[in-house]
Amino acid sequence: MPGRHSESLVWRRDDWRRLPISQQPSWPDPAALDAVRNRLATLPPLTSVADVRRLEVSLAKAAAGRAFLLQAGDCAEPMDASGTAAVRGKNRLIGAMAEAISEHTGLPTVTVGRIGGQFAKPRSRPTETVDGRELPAFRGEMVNDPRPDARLRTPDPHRLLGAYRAAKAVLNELYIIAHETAARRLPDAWPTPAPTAPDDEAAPVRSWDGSLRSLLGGYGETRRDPDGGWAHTGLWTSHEALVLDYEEALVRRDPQTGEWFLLSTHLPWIGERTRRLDEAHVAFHAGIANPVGCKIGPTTTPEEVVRLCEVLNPSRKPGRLTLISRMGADAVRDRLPGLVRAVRAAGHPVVWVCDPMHGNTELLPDGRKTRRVARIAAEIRGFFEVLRDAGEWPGGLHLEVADGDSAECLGEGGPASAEEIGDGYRTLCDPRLNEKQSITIADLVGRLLAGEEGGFGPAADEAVWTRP
Ligand SMILES: O=C[C@H](O)[C@H](O)COP(=O)(O)O
Ligand SMILES: C=C(OP(=O)(O)O)C(=O)O
Ligand SMILES: [Mn+2]
Repeated sequence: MPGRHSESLVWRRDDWRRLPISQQPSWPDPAALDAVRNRLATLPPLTSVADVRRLEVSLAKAAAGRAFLLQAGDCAEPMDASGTAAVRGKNRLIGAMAEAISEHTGLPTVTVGRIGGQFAKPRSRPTETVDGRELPAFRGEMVNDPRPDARLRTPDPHRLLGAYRAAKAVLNELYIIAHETAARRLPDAWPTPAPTAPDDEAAPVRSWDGSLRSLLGGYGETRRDPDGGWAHTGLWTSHEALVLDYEEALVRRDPQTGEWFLLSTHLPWIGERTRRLDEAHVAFHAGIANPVGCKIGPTTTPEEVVRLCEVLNPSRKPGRLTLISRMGADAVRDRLPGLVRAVRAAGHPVVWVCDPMHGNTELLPDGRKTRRVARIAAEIRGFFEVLRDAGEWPGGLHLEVADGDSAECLGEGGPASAEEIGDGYRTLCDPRLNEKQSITIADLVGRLLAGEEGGFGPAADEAVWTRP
């Protein structure tokens, strides 16, 4: 397989087209798809090489135990104006969680949203049944419409351009928030920028110019305030790089070095359903120079995880590879230790991240999905124990969260049972922790990292987590 440092083979951004691929939409009109791909390839990149490299430096700190990664946001991000309107709330919630974690650890928390492109979903089944009718499954707003209507569920390639525009609006919003954050710190020196006009598709995303960069310093990490507390600075973006027709069009070359960067996002990741070594997604991510994530679920073998490390990070660069364990609360203590030992024995530097959401999904009687905070906490505890026993730093946490009082996950600040969910169930795909639940989990993680009471101690605090 072509890797980015292979001597005999040169990686090309369309190499993936010759390989088996999973979870792609069946686009009904190939000519329309080609026109959209060609258009996307002419549009300005959404992120910059300099920023992608800055995030990799932060992730290298997380790999080395000098920082902690918090990656969080929607399961499926909406592409309409509600997505842009939600950016502030997400920034505030993830920022509050990051500050809480840093207060415990005394270390910077690297802050990454599932944001600005999290528009495509892999699914367990190609169809779903709604009111007795079988429909194509919702695959994210980049692909089709969530409303239960067969026509709207047909994949539409024009949605790829909608995804680009929506991502740009989100990035512009993050830029304005960063300006405002700087203005609050330096009120005399820092004017707030005028709002952007995001509907001009061909306009570049607002640039993070040199002066903003130097004033913000460690953007995307919590920073120590003069009073000794920790302050959030802003979010980097990440998404599952799933629909490769979209992603390929946003691969751009760094003129300085000749490296290829995926400039649809800062941190792309490979999902659990598309991480096979001989398939398209791994080959695609092997060739881009961004830091990349890869989900690993309970069927992953030690041999597979070491091969993933070799293919995705052949030069063993710290910060390049983040492994996101999503085993489930019952499997994590059994499945993860062998993988951690194998990666350690092979000498690969990775950021070990816990996703306690995707292995703990349950179906409610009405067919909707939920997750119990108690199970989420149990997987986090298992993950920390495994990493501690292996002598490795638990480098991060990957969550699905929503600010406010949504009612999608059960217990600890949310509905105690399915009957109490009411109209607070709003997610487009998987159930997210609400604001209270998110802060509770951030606090738990901070205590575990700090080895405080309720942390690593034996049988420390099962009582804190009462099952609903
Ligand atoms: O978010 C992840 C996946 O898209 C999701 O968990 C799959 O869910 P499904 O089993 O309902 O298809
Ligand atoms: C699809 C997702 O997860 P996984 O690939 O781990 O199932 C997700 O993160 O929404
Ligand atoms: Mn999900």
